Amino acid sequence: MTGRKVTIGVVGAGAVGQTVAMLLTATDWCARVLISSRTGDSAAALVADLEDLQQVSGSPVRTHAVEVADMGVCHAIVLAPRAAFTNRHERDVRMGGLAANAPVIHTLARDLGGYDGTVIVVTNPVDVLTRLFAETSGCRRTYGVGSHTDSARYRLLLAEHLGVPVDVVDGRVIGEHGDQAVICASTTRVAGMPARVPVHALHAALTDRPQRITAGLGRARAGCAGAVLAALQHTLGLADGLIELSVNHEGTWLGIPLHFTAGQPSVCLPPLSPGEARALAAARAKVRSAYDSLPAHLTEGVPT
Ligand SMILES: NC(=O)c1ccc[n+]([C@@H]2O[C@H](COP(=O)([O-])OP(=O)(O)OC[C@H]3O[C@@H](n4cnc5c(N)ncnc54)[C@H](O)[C@@H]3O)[C@@H](O)[C@H]2O)c1
Repeated sequence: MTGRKVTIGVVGAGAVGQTVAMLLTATDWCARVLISSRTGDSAAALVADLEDLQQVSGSPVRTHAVEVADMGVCHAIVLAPRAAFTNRHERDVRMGGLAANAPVIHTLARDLGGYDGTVIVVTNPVDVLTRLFAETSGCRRTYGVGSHTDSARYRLLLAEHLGVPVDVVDGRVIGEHGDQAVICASTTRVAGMPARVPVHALHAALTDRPQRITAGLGRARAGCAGAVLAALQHTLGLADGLIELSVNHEGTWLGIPLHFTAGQPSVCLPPLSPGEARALAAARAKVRSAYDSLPAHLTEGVPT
């Protein structure tokens, strides 16, 4: 796919949806952004705001407020709705959205059943809800975003800890986008050499960082929106390379490194130490158990 030919749908006109739509306006590959939100008013308001940006910046991208049912023309759809609820979780914060957000994602999956483009799920808990969307809708090209941001944060934090430039750090975070994230320390390289990684401290910093952003800004948005753009480029065949996305891996959806070539993914799981393998198994068990805890009407009768 070359040139400015791509139409992207964005569901949810909140912090993440707004930032994704703004970033799309600045690309040289997106032609149209179709926006849907719980209230048509917020979608229309975002369209007006983006039209101002497009006019000021000379961007040829065009935006329209639509119903989800009209998104079948999109090459990809980004799902970033958040139900109205108060998250009272102090630990495992993303899992605190499960009960409220699962019905929203389930309804969208029913509405988008038969859609044959790419779907990027953002709504938390993203690994559980990516599976819910994929299995309810039957959309084969469904991916969740989360571990790619964790991996970027990990490289930043490790570079800071070691006092080296971030671009000499190669390492990733897989598993749950949440408290059971798995740092692949045994395969992390700094300037091509194995590194001494303070795993527990970095794990704590990975948990703390989004909470600090949310405490200061109300919502974390920019890192996630950047990861969504990267996911769109890789899954639409606009960029080749490695990216960590939530996909079905051994029956449960978790953040796994995928290498994309012309939009086709292949799993690139690094060799894991025994401790990392146990941590990934624990993440799998936790995410599966969260999925199994969903009310039957959300999960029954769908392919497994
Ligand atoms: N996976 C990640 O890396 C990551 C990172 C940041 C945020 N998130 C998650 O993304 C989601 C959105 O975050 P946010 O900060 O943009 O939330 P937000 O509250 O700012 O915005 C949510 C938007 O969703 C809309 N909405 C609610 N129900 C809807 C429905 N049924 N259909 C369409 N739109 C609907 C609301 O009107 C609102 O505009 C949250 O679940 C958040 O936890 C995930």
